[in-house]
Amino acid sequence: MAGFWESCLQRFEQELPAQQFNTWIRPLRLEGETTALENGLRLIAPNGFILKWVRDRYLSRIEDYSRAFFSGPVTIALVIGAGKVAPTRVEASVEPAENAPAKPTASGPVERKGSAQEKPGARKNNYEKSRLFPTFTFDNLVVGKANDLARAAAVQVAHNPGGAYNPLFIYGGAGLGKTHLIHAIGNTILAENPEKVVRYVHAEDYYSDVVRAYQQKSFDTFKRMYRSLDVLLLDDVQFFNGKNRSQEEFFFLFNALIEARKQIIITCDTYPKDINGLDDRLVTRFDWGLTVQIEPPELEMRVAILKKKAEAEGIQLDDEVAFFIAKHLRSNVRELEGALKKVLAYSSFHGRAIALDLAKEALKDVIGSVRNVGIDNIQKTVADYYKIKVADLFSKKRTRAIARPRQAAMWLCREVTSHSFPEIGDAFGGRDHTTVIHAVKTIDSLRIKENELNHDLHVLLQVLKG
Ligand SMILES: Nc1ncnc2c1ncn2[C@@H]1O[C@H](COP(=O)(O)OP(=O)(O)OP(=O)(O)O)[C@@H](O)[C@H]1O
Repeated sequence: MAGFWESCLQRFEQELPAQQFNTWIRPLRLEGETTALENGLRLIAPNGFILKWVRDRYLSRIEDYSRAFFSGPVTIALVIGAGKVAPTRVEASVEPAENAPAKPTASGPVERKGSAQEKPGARKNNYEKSRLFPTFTFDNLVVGKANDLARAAAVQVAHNPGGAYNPLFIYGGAGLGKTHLIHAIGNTILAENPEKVVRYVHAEDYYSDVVRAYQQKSFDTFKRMYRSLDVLLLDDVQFFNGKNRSQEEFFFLFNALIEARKQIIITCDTYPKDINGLDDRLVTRFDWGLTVQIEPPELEMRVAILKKKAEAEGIQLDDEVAFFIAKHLRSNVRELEGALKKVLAYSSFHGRAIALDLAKEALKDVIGSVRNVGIDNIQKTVADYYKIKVADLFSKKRTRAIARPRQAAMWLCREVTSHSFPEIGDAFGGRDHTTVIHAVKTIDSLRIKENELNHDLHVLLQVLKG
């Protein structure tokens, strides 16, 4: 056993960055050989936080090494301290944190791993109180043009909480990774400063806390709890719309935390000034630190995300399949993930390999049957829909009534045909490819904010895809 652990340590030391190795792996100890389990070993973690982290991120690797080392299956138990409790990854219970918001993903609610390794009533450590999802980390966040600024800011804040960027305000459309990013910040802060009190709270839960404090006349406890935080991660602040008491409480909390140089990170679906029903005092404050946007990922990034998600499931996804999925699901990573899950489930249910024809079958409800649609067809459909002439789309007219449908038509050409930017430009009265790129970007960002435009595009897509 000792020989195995020695070799395991060496492998981790070679494979992991020094900081990760020193933080997570070096503190583990192998329990003395005499008490080693039959066909198994016990690893002792100094605390629940390290145990949880190792269990979620490294245990499967230790199991792989052990299988290779012993040429057979070995049971590994992770325990805290002197081996009081022995929850292996398989045995660990998964319980929702108290009041934790059930944040849906395409595949169902995000799993919240609870305090698996402590006896009821035991003192919870900072990690367990944080409500962080251990699986949302910087390591598994794919970076691209759409989020590189937001990620860079997030990394800065994670390494220097309460520093220059306070608050950090992250905004962008639904399912683009805002929640993932703020959990990554929280996880990193706690990993580097286990003594810090970090709390993830969805704006709806903050609202519930305010209501409860009001009903139970327990505002003192409520205030004390929130003001004791070192790092507050507030998700989806647009939910404060019209909730005046919550806004007022949050205004005072915000001032108190910022004054005490405690870090605040906020996410929202729009830019602060565009949030409906939000007190101006808050709007101005949200802009005090740094405001960064996450945009819908471009094609290559969507492909990279799909491959990474598949890899996490132990599957190597072909480029052809990844491009097919990414080409048809453009604006929301959550939907992209859902589509991938559908393909994987379809493949395992039918016992067939994951290939392009299988992906097309599995996703036909999501993306419609893929039929050939020409640029001229798109132009005619768009012109009919907006009640303008097809010739207007080729013309130089720049009035909004013409320019917006023209941009939408260009966007649809990218969406449902495989024509390149220059080809699309040519088909629109010989325009330059940069005009098409600009149109696609404009529509991508407008459709997040403008429900009417988003609705138009949905209808047009339905019509075109048949
Ligand atoms: N760049 C990325 N790399 C890897 N996974 C991503 C990326 N962006 C988003 N995801 C994944 O997409 C899913 C949705 O992301 P998340 O919940 O963070 O979105 P959100 O912006 O908070 O959405 P909402 O506004 O609806 O709350 C998550 O499973 C997340 O891991």
